[in-house]
Amino acid sequence: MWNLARAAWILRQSRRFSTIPGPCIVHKRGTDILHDPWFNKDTAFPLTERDRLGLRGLLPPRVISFEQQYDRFMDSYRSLEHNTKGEPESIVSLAKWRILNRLHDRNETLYYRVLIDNIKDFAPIIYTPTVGLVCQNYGGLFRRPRGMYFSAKDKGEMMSMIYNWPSPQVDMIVVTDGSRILGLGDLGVQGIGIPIGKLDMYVAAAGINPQRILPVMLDVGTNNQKLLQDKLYLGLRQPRLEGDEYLSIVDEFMEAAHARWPKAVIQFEDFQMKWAFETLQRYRKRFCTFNDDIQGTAGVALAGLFGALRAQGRPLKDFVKQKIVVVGAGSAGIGVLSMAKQAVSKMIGSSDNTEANNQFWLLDKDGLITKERKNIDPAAAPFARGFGPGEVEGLREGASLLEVIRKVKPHVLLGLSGVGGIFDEQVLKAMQESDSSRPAIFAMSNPTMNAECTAADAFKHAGENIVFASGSPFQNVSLGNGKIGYVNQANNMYLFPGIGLGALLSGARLISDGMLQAAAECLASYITDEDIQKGILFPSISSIRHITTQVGAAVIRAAIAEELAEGHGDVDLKELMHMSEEEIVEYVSRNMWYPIYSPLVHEK
Ligand SMILES: NC(=O)C1=CN([C@@H]2O[C@H](COP(=O)(O)OP(=O)(O)OC[C@H]3O[C@@H](n4cnc5c(N)ncnc54)[C@H](O)[C@@H]3O)[C@@H](O)[C@H]2O)C=CC1
Ligand SMILES: CC(=O)C(=O)O
Ligand SMILES: [Mg+2]
Repeated sequence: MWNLARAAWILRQSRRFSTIPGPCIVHKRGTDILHDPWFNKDTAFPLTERDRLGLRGLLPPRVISFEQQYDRFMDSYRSLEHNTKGEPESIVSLAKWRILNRLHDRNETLYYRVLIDNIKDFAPIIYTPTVGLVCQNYGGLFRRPRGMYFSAKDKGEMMSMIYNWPSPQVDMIVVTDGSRILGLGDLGVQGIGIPIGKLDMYVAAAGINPQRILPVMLDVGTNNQKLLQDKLYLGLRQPRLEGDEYLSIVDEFMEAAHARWPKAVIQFEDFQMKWAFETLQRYRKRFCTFNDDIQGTAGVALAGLFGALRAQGRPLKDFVKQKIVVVGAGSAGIGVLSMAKQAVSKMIGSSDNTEANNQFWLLDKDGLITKERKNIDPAAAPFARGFGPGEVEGLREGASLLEVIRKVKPHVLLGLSGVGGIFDEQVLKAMQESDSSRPAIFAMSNPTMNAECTAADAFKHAGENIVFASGSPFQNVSLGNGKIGYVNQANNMYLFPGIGLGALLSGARLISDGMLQAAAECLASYITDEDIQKGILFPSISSIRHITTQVGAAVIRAAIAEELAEGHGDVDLKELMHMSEEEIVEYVSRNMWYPIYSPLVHEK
């Protein structure tokens, strides 16, 4: 019986996921198709299709293959690189972003193929750090809109506006209010670049069909005076809404999106801390949603912390003894500590908060956070240090980072402050006195200029035996005598695509802590001992699709185990529950979209 069921399953899978591209229905003809990047193939339209779709005569007669188009684009990209050698980095990066963006606006299939194949080179352009520069210069760079914009002026209209989006199906939404874009602060409507970049990563890493992604900007105003006075600023010229007025806009958007696409996963991105926590609590039980800065970052950092422990040659249970100093008590820093605390509680089998917090020190712009802190943020309060027995002596409220490092001698120094260079020479040198044989320094703030230190400085001042990770990419550091200081990119891009994909394909009603933990553990176990010994904590971004497949499968398994899964498409819960671990991995990878030209069939 089991074998029969299995055979039927395999047969259905092979039908469902045939590798021959199925036809794609298109409701337009002629130039409308050429101007639609979802369907456009440029010079690659075969002659038969040109006839069928009214394209004959609208293109030069010779048909060029996909591979030729690909090579042509890569040639122009390489010549751009060559021709801009020696120019300032920001000029070169923006030129690269422009050429990629132009391709995106013309032909998405080709764009996503070059992105997937060259993700290591292109991620720093479409994602951090260049995406930060793009957001800062959005007014000047704007040519074509991408995604949807819901502003405070649209109150009461969103339920109908959502139907203006041309795609009948949306699987993945990334939404921001632009209030904390990377470490660059309030960029108002210009923050739309972040959902766009994150969703490009979803397509590249998780294989979400680009016709089913939706970047969203909630424009509730900006408190950035410079932007309010900027002639080119494209957002509402008003201060940010606050309180209930603000929440009513987010509520309305959430209801509208859910009404049209009840199964879509909604990722919150780059909201200032107060709204990041508030919206997470408000929506996480009602919608399939997560906050990437709080939860995705936490998972990646935890995986990195486990890796740092392995690099010291210590077993996982010793995690409870790792002394961790976190600089930055915002959504990301507190998210990391909350997840680390959960991990410690699980290991010591205790729900006693004090015990689980014992190894953490948290600093913000006013220094070490202790129980003496006046007007302490409720989110930071659980991590405030006391002064009783068992505490490191001589540490006062507001102690500086240097004082904390010198007294605590932490195993890990982790920055999520958004302040570039805050791990200065003195701080890094103080890490040489760490109690760890292999101290970890994570400068996780983005973009590059906001990193707490550079990779070169970390290895130079803290010593060659450190393990290092940064949020934006740095080159590996040559330490002389052929030795390399490996640079890891501790960025939530390693997890959010798998979290979103796993949630989507499980059909989970919501995204639980268990699903997020499963994602983090999967990433942590991905790296081999051999790599860990070298100081490599995260896999190369070149294998991001493979990583995302594994993470997505881990998330699905957790959703099934927690009875949150409901199935996806024509795979119902029963079928999901009968899948083996391998079959779940197979299910994930077969559901990933891959850019190839599908035959287009016109339908009125
Ligand atoms: N690598 C990654 O995957 C991620 C990196 N980040 C980065 O983390 C940074 C912070 O993000 P959020 O926590 O959301 O921002 P946030 O604005 O909520 O928090 C920033 C925190 O840093 C503190 N801070 C500011 N100046 C400081 C100083 N001189 N010394 C110590 N602390 C200081 C603030 O008091 C605040 O607690 C950003 O640069 C962001 O790009 C955020 C999410 C993911
Ligand atoms: C990576 C990311 O999500 C951030 O810097 O906000
Ligand atoms: Mg973010």
